[in-house]
Amino acid sequence: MSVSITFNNIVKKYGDNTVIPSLSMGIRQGEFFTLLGPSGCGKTTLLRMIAGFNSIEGGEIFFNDQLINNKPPQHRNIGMVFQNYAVFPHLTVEKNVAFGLENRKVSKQEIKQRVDRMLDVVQISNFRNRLPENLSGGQQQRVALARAIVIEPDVLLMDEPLSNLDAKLRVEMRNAIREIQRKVGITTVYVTHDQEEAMAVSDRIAVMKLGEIQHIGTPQNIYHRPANVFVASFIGRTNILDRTCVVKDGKTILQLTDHYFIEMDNITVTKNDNKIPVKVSIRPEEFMFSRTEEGMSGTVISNMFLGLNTHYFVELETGEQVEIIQESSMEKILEPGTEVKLMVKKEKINVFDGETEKSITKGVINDAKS
Ligand SMILES: Nc1ncnc2c1ncn2[C@@H]1O[C@H](COP(=O)(O)OP(=O)(O)OP(=O)(O)O)[C@@H](O)[C@H]1O
Repeated sequence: MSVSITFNNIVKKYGDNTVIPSLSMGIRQGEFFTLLGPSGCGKTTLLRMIAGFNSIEGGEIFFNDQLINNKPPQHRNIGMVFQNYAVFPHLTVEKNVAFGLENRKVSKQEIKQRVDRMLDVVQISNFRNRLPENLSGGQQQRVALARAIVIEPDVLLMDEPLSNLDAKLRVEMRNAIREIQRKVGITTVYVTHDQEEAMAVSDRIAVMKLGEIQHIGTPQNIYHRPANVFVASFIGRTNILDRTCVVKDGKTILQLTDHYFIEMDNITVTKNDNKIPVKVSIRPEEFMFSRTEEGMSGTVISNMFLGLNTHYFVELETGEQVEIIQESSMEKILEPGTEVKLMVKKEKINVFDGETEKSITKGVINDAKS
């Protein structure tokens, strides 16, 4: 039975060092939920608290409506997969997968049925009699996954399970993991620092920084309407520019350069002063090269043709450099030194308060509890 997980004001300290000051969030039953953030932000710490391997210095963790703070790890019915596979080297694939069931004193006949089914689900039936040393990294990770899921855990925890695999296999395995999770429907908490991987597999992502949740949302919410400048910069690539919004006659005008203004009807301005410092995030793919005189003036600094896309760096009239990604076409690539005009649609721009760096753009969906 898959469960929901609720954190209420969770605190984690290592000695005097508080690494999670107070964290509240809810993970839904059956959901693929990813903890994403830079090294040291507390992802593994949080996962270990769910598993019961870390003490909890404050707050409460619930599985459904059951408080589990003091429940020992072995009674939490959790499946785990780590980056170093942790399969038993001396046991065959089949024996590895059967291990947890044998420990639970499941009948021989049932073990056979469940192991067979699981080997099918993760597509390693053909290797059932092999020892792990005769499997590739991806195949070993499938064994680890099968072994974690076969016990029918309430929660599946995965900590950077793909980081030991090469790039191609990582993509293949992340698709497999997603598919298998959908099939079995176990509440899954996944830890990664790879934002692309997080977007590929997750129902929702929690972006963390220094033990605090910055934004919880679907990959699309987080990418298109990030809650703050940190989230905008951490997920995907973006250009952050310091700018000013001018509020005049009930209209809010974003001044992108001295000559290029955009009237923004999708931002919320609470201050009364008529000039507001803001930070603006524009993703590289959202710039358009204008064919008219309208737009921000700039000069191409460099180009790089990458097949599907072409990357440019352009120096704006303000002296700032922006990164631009265009879908490649048969047209000639713009050479360094070319004068260009850049435009961007207002709905593609995210605007943040200049001081707090929190979004003031309408349409931010953030399930983080404050
Ligand atoms: N056993 C420990 N004793 C003391 N400090 C610890 C311990 N484990 C982790 N920390 C500290 O807690 C903070 C969070 O660490 P954690 O491993 O949870 O981060 P993470 O986001 O998983 O990082 P990474 O992506 O590098 O694995 C870090 O500052 C780390 O140094």
